[in-house]
Amino acid sequence: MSEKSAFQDNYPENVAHCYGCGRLNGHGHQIKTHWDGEESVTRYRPEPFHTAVPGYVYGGLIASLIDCHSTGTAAAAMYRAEGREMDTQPAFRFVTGSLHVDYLKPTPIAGPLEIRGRVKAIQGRKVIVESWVLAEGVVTARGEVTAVQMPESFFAAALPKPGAPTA
Ligand SMILES: CCCCCCCCCCCC(=O)SCCNC(=O)CCNC(=O)[C@H](O)C(C)(C)COP(=O)(O)OP(=O)(O)OC[C@H]1O[C@@H](n2cnc3c(N)ncnc32)[C@H](O)[C@@H]1OP(=O)(O)O
Repeated sequence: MSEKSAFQDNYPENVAHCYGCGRLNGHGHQIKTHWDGEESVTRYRPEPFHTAVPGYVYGGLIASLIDCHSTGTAAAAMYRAEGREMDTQPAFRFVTGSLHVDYLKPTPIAGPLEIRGRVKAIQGRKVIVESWVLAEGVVTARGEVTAVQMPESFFAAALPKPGAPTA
């Protein structure tokens, strides 16, 4: 992985469609996350249609940003822990086991948001990440995600059943 490529640029194709972070989802947020020392950082500019109360960001978007920032950080941390680049095999694939968000202040919709994260623990197949959202340098939300390595059965369950309609 080059220093310039984002975590999400290295996701294998079969986990690159996520609404929050998949580079292959044209309708999604397509967040991009990088290391900044021991912290991870994502920058995101909300659109006017991400409004909750006029002037402020919808909480669901904030939860989504914390979610995908944190799962991306979890994946990158597992590679780091093993001394591997993110584009090497076998890939670590994570899903959200739990997502907790505290909304501390209204988040202004004008201007970019910064989401930062830090790994609290790597415990077997799960990684606990704490993340926070900053607007103009002020923390407006804090979250914690338990990301769990995806079992192979996750893919099997997602496959269409033989004969089932595809659309
Ligand atoms: C480069 C590639 C990048 C790839 C990165 C890709 C990023 C994609 C981001 C997607 C973000 C999403 O929206 S994902 C979509 C939303 N999430 C989902 O749909 C997940 C649905 N849930 C599940 O499929 C399942 O419950 C799992 C996979 C989360 C866990 O099932 P499992 O694998 O059978 O779990 P199990 O063996 O019992 O537990 C493993 C460990 O995780 C813990 N654990 C299990 N569930 C939870 C939970 N809800 N909250 C806390 N902790 C939990 C257990 O206590 C255990 O810890 P211990 O006893 O070992 O200590």
